[in-house]
Amino acid sequence: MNSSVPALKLEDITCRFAARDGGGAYTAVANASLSIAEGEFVSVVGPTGCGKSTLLNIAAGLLAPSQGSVSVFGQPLIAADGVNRRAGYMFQADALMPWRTGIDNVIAGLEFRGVPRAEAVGQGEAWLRRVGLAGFGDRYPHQMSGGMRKRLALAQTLILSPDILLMDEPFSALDVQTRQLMENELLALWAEDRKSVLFITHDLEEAIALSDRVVVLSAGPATRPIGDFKVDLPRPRDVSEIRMTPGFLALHREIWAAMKEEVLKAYAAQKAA
Ligand SMILES: Nc1ncnc2c1ncn2[C@@H]1O[C@H](COP(=O)(O)OP(=O)(O)OP(=O)(O)O)[C@@H](O)[C@H]1O
Repeated sequence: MNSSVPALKLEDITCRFAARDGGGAYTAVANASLSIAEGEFVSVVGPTGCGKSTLLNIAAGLLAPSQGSVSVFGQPLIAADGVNRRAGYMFQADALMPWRTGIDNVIAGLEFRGVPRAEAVGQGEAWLRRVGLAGFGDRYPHQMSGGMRKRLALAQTLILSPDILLMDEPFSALDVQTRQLMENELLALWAEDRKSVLFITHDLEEAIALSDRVVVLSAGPATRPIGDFKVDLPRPRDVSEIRMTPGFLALHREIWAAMKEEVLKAYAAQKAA
């Protein structure tokens, strides 16, 4: 594979939505470009409602941009042709099926692909072990804690070996301690085979702790990247410890300076609405 070809490239993306009040179109994203190298972990941060999920949905092929193009390992992604098949997804709300046990949730994607059940279960058990859920395969999602369900969702996504991981605030519903545990687990799994990751969050600390690069979006409407920061902190990282280091704090100060005005703008617009 040619490593100079980005895993994911969004070029000059504009996305307009029909206004909800029946008025003119709302331009959520305007002329936004973003590129993720093979094996790179990139977080996109921005104020509430700025268009983070919109960009991720465009990268996933779930939403067609009004203008601009997306390419995946150099191949154009045409949203009308379906989802980005090189990518796996994790959203804020997990996509677990409540009527399936843990193991049956983990292997659902393999079964849809036609992998024989015995083989799928073998792989599924291995993934349950990797995410710390060995022995919990016969439990249903409602019998698991929030953190366990997130682990299950991670296994469900990673078992399909996607080349790109698209994650939209996957841990935001968790309490702080569980969240940090999950962030560390994600980093440990990522370090094993270095997928390309696009991670959406409104939490700057989470973004810096996890990523190789943090991209800051402007407040909407017409959101676009206004800053691109390399995170040169050593790996492996412990997300709760790295937050105390001088390098982290300096980066946080620098990125927050770029973000603060946009967050205040978004807050003022929300109050006025
Ligand atoms: N289908 C749609 N129709 C109309 N407007 C939409 C649609 N989807 C998103 N929007 C608007 O586009 C803007 C960007 O939304 P988006 O969900 O991408 O933001 P976000 O940064 O992910 O938000 P949050 O921080 O709250 O998760 C918002 O103003 C939203 O109301």
